[in-house]
Amino acid sequence: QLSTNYYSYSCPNLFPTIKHVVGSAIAKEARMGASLLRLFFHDCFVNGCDGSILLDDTPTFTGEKTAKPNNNSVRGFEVIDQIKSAVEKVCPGIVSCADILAITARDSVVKLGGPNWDVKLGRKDSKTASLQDANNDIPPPTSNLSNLTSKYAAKGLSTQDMVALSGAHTIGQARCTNFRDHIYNDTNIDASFARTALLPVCPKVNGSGDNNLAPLDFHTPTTFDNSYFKNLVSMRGLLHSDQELFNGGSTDSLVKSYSSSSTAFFSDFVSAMIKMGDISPLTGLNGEVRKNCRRVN
Ligand code: HEM
Ligand SMILES: [Ca+2]
Ligand SMILES: [Ca+2]
Repeated sequence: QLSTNYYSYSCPNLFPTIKHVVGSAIAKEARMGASLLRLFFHDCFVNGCDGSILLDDTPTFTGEKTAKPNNNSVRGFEVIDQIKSAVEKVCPGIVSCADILAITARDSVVKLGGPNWDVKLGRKDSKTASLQDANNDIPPPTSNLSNLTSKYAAKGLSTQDMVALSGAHTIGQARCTNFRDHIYNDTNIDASFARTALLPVCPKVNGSGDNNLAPLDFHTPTTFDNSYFKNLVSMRGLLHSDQELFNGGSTDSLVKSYSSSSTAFFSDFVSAMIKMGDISPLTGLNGEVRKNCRRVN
């Protein structure tokens, strides 16, 4: 249904237009690449890749921005606005916000040193959003391996897709509130790493320092590489859910192979990103092309 050449005639300058804005946003703040990649994930897992995450709350409409996994956490909406207005200038009314998220995610990965791929396009934007589905369908960092596997299976994604996609945690930051339990209460963490790198930024007491940040990949936080998997093998995952992928279970062998081959990781990551981008898109006469990504037309 989706195709890589969807806008070839209707918006020939689409790719350079987006790449330019993504490039300057990341030049300003490297972390933004991570934030933009995550936006695509949080969109696709909630009623498919339909731009639902971009809709602002209004007095009469509750969107997904205040869902538990998103609230005070997802970021990059201003960059999406900048991209949308740049795109509207070159081809007004043509390109959906859902497709902008897909291209932006790819461009972010490439800019930070990761693999390139052709993005399938032709999604339309939703006229709705679901706070409840955002709360239920996006896996929390407290998940164990079987919770994670089933949340991905519910979206048609395999365990291999899940492990490869988790490699996105090779970039970006997490808040103390999301890794406190792991660093204080779990035993499957390198103790000296926890003591020197994490305990100082994340106080034990709930409510203190909740928003303090630590890199998901302490080694190369702004490079898209396979270092995330090397961390897992050395018991230096930041989130409980990260270390679940290498904790004596069925995914250990895959984590090991990604840790020793960035080629294998990149290739499986690309396949999984394309599969994730295929999750229940609105196409044809379903949905709309929003004029402003924050509201329905
Ligand atoms: C496997 C299940 C996953 C869980 C449980 C999970 C959970 C989390 C959590 C808790 C954070 C930190 C949020 C905060 O503290 O504010 C985070 C950040 C992030 N996640 Fe995931 N995530 C998962 C999968 C993914 C996937 C599939 C992608 C993309 C393909 C992704 C991309 C990111 C990125 C790039 C960041 C850093 C964002 C930034 O710095 O702004 N995650 N994730
Ligand atoms: Ca969505
Ligand atoms: Ca990295």
